[in-house]
Amino acid sequence: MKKRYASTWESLKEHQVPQWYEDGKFGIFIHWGLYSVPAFAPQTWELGEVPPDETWFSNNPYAEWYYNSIHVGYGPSYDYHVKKYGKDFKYEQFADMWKAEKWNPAEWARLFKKAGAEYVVLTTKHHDGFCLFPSKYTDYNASKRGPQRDIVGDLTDAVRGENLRMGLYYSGIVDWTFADDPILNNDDLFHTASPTFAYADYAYNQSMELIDRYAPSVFWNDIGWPRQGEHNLPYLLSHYYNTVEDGVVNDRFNDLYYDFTTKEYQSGSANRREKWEMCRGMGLSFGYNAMESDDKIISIEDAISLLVSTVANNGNLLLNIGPRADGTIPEEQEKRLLAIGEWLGVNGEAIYGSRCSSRESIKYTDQIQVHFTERDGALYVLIDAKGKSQVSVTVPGLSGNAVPLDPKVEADTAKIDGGLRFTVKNFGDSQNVAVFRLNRIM
Ligand SMILES: C[C@@H]1N[C@H](CNC(=O)c2cc3ccccc3o2)[C@@H](O)[C@H](O)[C@@H]1O
Repeated sequence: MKKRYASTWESLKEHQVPQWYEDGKFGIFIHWGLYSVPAFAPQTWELGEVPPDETWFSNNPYAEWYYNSIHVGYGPSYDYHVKKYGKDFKYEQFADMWKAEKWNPAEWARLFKKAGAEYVVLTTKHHDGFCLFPSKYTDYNASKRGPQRDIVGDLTDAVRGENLRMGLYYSGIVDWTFADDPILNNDDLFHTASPTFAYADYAYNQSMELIDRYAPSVFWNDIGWPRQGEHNLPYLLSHYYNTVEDGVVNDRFNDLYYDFTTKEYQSGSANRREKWEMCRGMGLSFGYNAMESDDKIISIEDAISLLVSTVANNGNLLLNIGPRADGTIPEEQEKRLLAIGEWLGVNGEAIYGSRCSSRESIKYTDQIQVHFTERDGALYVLIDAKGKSQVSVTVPGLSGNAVPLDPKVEADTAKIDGGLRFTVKNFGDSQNVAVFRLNRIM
């Protein structure tokens, strides 16, 4: 019997995080849009490394913030824009330059499947207000301009064709086609952005449009929700759950309600007793930054470490790709996705469908950490030895027969000092994380 949600906070709070989201663990975030045409941002900091003040916003590493970065009227993006396009070139002109001429959504979906992702989240409207779907509420959209197609619909079909879940990102409170005073600090971001009732209705109507057209498995709102529209949220979210029973929403609705909390780069905190999700770009940006070179994007080792440490602490990893304007995925990003997929192909048993263990992760050194997951009565020990070819660690309070999941891992285990000593001599195909299964939970 399908549960019906009433449009009340009490009814919404009965919603449980669905098993697919608990089990899925790994998603692909996609930031694609007009900002992918200029594809420029200075390579400065990770979010959370420096305070979100004028220095951050006028040297914003997020290439998808290009509109705001040129509107502050100074800084690296402004200088780049004037030099490359000229002072009078309007951001909106990118709408007729974005062709996506080499885009093959089925190819993207096959890559995400090979990467071992269980879900995908695509930007439908980012802060610049340009919509990647045929919205009834604006012609500033990809079916009328640029690509002249329903990007959201075409990718949704391809992703579902690979039996992956499709999620949709929506920029709820910031839309620079409604309010585009330059944003130079977080107050501007959360309070003065898009302050009208008209915009609140627009955001509500477009969100309803997205739910009714695509029935997304994730409704991923960003930054916040228009204050003037907070009273509409119980209607919107109950409609969402009544349309997509096993749908999930994040915690960026002014902290009024969530299925899972979020972190972004170094910003935000996670509580392992609740479901949470870590999101980040491959480099410092979500949108494609043509200036970004291979050395500036996350290493394969660090990506696998991030996935393992996130999952072991009750999180999902939503790792972003920033495709080029033509629809191709930069090789250095594809390489990371395929390497993660290979690692999951060998060690996924300890990840998919697992639950976080009562055993907390152990940090021996910055390079050497041991994480734990549990599944079907087995305990998994995930030894992360970044940059090492061999490692020996004793895990206290463990006993039993530890079997490496990767047959190419060469390792010994021995009972010692009330614990189990693992000596890994060869990490086989498992990059920097060797995974062992213990068939009884101690
Ligand atoms: C996925 C990225 N989100 C950026 C906005 N970030 C946030 O609103 C934010 C970041 C964050 C960190 C911890 C808890 C809540 C949080 O909200 C947004 O400005 C970027 O362009 C990109 O779309």
